[in-house]
This record gives sequence, structure tokens and C-alpha cells, in this order.
Amino acid sequence: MQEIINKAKTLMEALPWIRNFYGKTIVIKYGGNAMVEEHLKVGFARDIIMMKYIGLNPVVVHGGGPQIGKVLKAMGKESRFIQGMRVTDTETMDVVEMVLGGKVNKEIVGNINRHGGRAVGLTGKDGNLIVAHKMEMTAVNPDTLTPEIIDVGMVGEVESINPEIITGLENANFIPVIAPVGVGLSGETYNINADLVAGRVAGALKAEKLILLTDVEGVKGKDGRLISTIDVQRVPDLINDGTITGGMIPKVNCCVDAVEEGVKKAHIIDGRMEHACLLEIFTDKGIGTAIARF
Ligand SMILES: Nc1ncnc2c1ncn2[C@@H]1O[C@H](COP(=O)(O)OP(=O)(O)O)[C@@H](O)[C@H]1O
Ligand SMILES: CC(=O)N[C@@H](CCC(=O)OP(=O)(O)O)C(=O)O
Repeated sequence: MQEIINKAKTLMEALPWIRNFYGKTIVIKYGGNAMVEEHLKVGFARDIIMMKYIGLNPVVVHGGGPQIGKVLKAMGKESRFIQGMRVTDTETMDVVEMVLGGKVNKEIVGNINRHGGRAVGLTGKDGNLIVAHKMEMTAVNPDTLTPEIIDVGMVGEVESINPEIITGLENANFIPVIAPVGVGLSGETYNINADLVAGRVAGALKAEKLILLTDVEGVKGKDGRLISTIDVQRVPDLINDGTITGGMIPKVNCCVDAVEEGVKKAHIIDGRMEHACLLEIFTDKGIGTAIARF
């Protein structure tokens, strides 16, 4: 008997959060292990469906770096990254578009639909959702110690997001699933880092939350312990003092940009944990690191 009452208590814990977030948009960047392990894939699809049925508007932006790397490798092409961006020649661009917009996107859409949701897959070309331009990258030449322009090929930077297609799908009760491929002003195709796309989509939609799933617990301090909350103003110090490094830098920066564009809170959470999204949204404690203006 007590067990059943405890179940009801757990459900009731979600009530204030359901009330708070009813009708609100939540943008989720889906990537890492959560996109590889079968039980996590199914768990994620079901979490998204649950959110939708409860009355939230989840919008999924997915990655797929390892999946692209695997196909390139099979073709005999090595992947090269500069400052976290995949150097993208025209052949690589074709592979990126096929893998992200095709196989990866449709697998996520298929999983959501198979478990009772109504998902629709898009790339940034659909409805001109993600307009992009070539990313300008510079790095200091170690010999001359002067900054030099580096050509990373068709790596794009988001110029603008046209969210009408997403709001249209939301209004028709569909769940948008977005591949991070952008379109240039002359119709050219760009490969864009998925975290950056998720941040800009969340900003354009003035989302209630941006959630980035990754393969660590969240942002950790120098002592290795999880930092639960970070004020946006503190982020530059944490980068400058070397607390946040590597792949975590673009993630926290994209959270800061999203908050500055009007997103209430951004979260970096552990996608290796089953039901990570639901736990973040519907429980008192939440998980991972929250970045906002506190
Ligand atoms: N302060 C920090 N807290 C947590 N992870 C950090 C931190 N600084 C650097 N990292 C690194 O950032 C990585 C996450 O970035 P990345 O591997 O690019 O993620 P993803 O593949 O999910 O996009 C972590 O695995 C960790 O090695
Ligand atoms: C420019 C650039 O690097 N684009 C990424 C796009 C996919 C991505 O971001 O996937 P993850 O989230 O799994 O890393 C790439 O080619 O890998």
C-alpha cells in the first residue's frame, strides 16, 4: 500500500513543474551516448513523447558527429577537427548531409513515432529554418605568433533562424526533430555544430529551457565536483581560470548566448542517465548544471 502511495507522491512532485511549463517550448540537444545505446534511445524517445502529452512543446536538435566519422572512415577519409569543428570539404559535406539529414534524423523520428509520438524531421533547409554563412576561423601561428585565417571548408555559422516552420509544426501537435545542416544565401549547404544550432533555435523560439545532453554529469569545478548552478556572468571567469576547457567551452557559451537571447534557463545534463530529460524538468532537484541569470 505504502509503495503505491509513494508512487502517487512522486507523480504529485511533478505537478508544479507541469503547471509552470504547460504550453512552453523546451529545446533539447540530443547527442552522445543517449544516441548510441539502444535502451537510452528508447528512453529518450519516450521522455519526449511524455513531455508532449503533458502539454510541453519539445523541439529536438540532434548531433551525430561519431556517426559521420564512421561513414567517412569506411570511405577511407580521416576526420580532422579544428577548434572542435569538422573540416568539411565538398565530399564531406555530402556525407554530413546524408548521415545527419537522412539516417540519423529518420532514426530519431522513427523511434519517437514507433512509441506513440508524432515527430517530423527537418534540416535547416526546410522552410529556410537555418540560414548560415561560412565560419571565419583564425588561429595563432606557433612559428610567427600572428593570427592566421584557417579555411575549414563548409563549416557554417548560424546567421538567422526562421522559426515559422517549427511553430507551425508545434501548433499542429508535431514534434520537430532538426538536423544541424544550414543553407546559405545562394543555396549552398553548411555543416554546423549541433550545440550552436540548438542554442540559436532556443533563442529564436524564446524557449523556456535549453537542455544539452552530454556524456558527463554537467560542468565540474576544479575539484572535480559537479557545479549545480552557474550565473551567466561567472562563465568567462570559469573559462579564463581553466575550470572549463575543450568541448565544454562551446557548450557553456551557447548556453550563455541562449540566455542572453531570452531563454530562461539552460542545462547541461548527463545523457548517459536514463530519463535524464524528465528528471531535469519534473523533479525538485533537477540534475546536471543550470546556467541562467540567478
Ligand atoms: N569543467 C568541465 N566540466 C565537465 N566537462 C569538461 C569541463 N571542462 C572540459 N570538459 C570536457 O568537455 C567534454 C564535453 O564536451 P564534448 O566531448 O565536446 O561533448 P559532446 O560530445 O557531448 O558534444 C567532457 O567530456 C570533458 O572532457
Ligand atoms: C562543424 C561540425 O563539426 N559539425 C558537426 C555536426 C554534428 C555534431 O555537432 O554532432 P555532435 O553533437 O555529436 O558533436 C560534425 O560534423 O560532427
